[in-house]
This record gives sequence, C-alpha cells and structure tokens, in this order.
Amino acid sequence: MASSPAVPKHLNFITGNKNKLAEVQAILAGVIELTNQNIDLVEIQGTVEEVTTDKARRAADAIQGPVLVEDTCLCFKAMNDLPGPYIKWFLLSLGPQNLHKMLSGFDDKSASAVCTFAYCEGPGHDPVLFQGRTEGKLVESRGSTVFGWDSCFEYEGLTYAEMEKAEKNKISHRGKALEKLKGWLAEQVQ
Ligand SMILES: O=c1[nH]c(=O)c2ncn([C@@H]3O[C@H](COP(=O)(O)OP(=O)(O)OP(=O)(O)O)[C@@H](O)[C@H]3O)c2[nH]1
Ligand SMILES: [Mg+2]
Repeated sequence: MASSPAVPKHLNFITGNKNKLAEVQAILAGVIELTNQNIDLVEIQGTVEEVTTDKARRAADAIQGPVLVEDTCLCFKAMNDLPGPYIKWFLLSLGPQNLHKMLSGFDDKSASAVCTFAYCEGPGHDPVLFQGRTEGKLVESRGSTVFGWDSCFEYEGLTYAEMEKAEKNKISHRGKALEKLKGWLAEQVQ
C-alpha cells in the first residue's frame, strides 16, 4: 500500500517553461523554497491527470528524488475540451495571432484554463495532484504575447495578458492549483 508522502522541505519544480517558473516563484514566495531543473520530459497522451501523473513519475526517475511538475491545458467547450493538454502544439503552429480561429466555426467561444501540479516524493511513489481551473473565453489576441496563449484567454473582460501579473495570479488556473498545494503543505506539517 502507498504511504503518504513525507513533508517536503523545499520543492524542485521541473519545467522548461520560464514563464510558468516565474509565476510559481511569485505565488509560492515566502511559503516554501523553490528550486528548478529544466529537464525535457516525454509527455504521454491521455487525460490531464494521466499526463501529469506520468510526467511526475518520469521527473522523479530522472532526478532520483522529490519533484514538482505541472501540466497546463486549454480546453474549448465547443471541441469537448480539446486541445486540452495538447494546446502547446496548436499554439506553436498557429501562434497567438491565429489561435482564436480554431473556434471561428463555432458560436460557443468558452474555454477553460486548467493547471494540474503533481508532487512526487521520489521514484516508485504515487504522485499527489492539485488542480485549478479558470473559466473564460477564446478571443483575438490582445496584450503582450510573451507568455503562451495569455493574450487569447479572456476572463471577465480582460485577457490574462492585459492583467497585472499579481491580478492574473489571484484568479488564474495556476494560482488556484497552488492554493490547493499550499493547503496540502499546511496540513502535512500539523
Ligand atoms: O498563456 C499562457 N498562460 C499560462 O498561464 C500558461 N501556462 C502554460 N501555458 C502554455 O500552454 C502549454 C502547456 O504545455 P505544458 O504544460 O506542457 O508546458 P511546457 O511544455 O511549456 O513546460 P513544461 O512541460 O516543461 O512544464 C505551453 O505552450 C505553455 O507555454 C500557458 N500559456
Ligand atoms: Mg511540456
């Protein structure tokens, strides 16, 4: 039977995405020490839970120790939640200026941004998942295109790219997932 994970003293966030890292550093500042390693992990196909769980196991195997990983989805309601975990490849090929055209044949522009973190204590351990979701819609690009699809995801009238970073972190899929991670960390030390 799997035992519960030991309380981590710091988190080693395995990601190659500098923008994700900056947000996670900002949100977890003062909560727990964060280190980062950029390891190119194979990402399987499947549900976001399957993708993230597998990513955490691969990362723990690669560094032979405890890891935090994250996988982000952008899900279009009109497409029954696709592209989901495969958004990266659509964004890479279309670019933020053209992404909104994916829904041009649909009236329903609603989209969910979903962030799933997984903490894995080490090789052979079961990852623990923390998920956050923000509902919005896919729009024509507005604002800085520095981070992924931030300029195409509108929440309450503003795209993520039009918000101050701190405002985005308060309402974002990532901010919500990290609130759950913080709650879990607090429970572990009691
Ligand atoms: O506008 C954005 N606002 C965000 O808040 C956000 N979070 C992730 N992304 C993008 O969505 C894809 C996820 O793929 P992803 O989870 O596999 O990430 P990644 O491959 O870049 O890094 P990682 O897998 O090494 O952690 C990648 O294209 C990311 O750039 C975002 N775009
Ligand atoms: Mg990735």
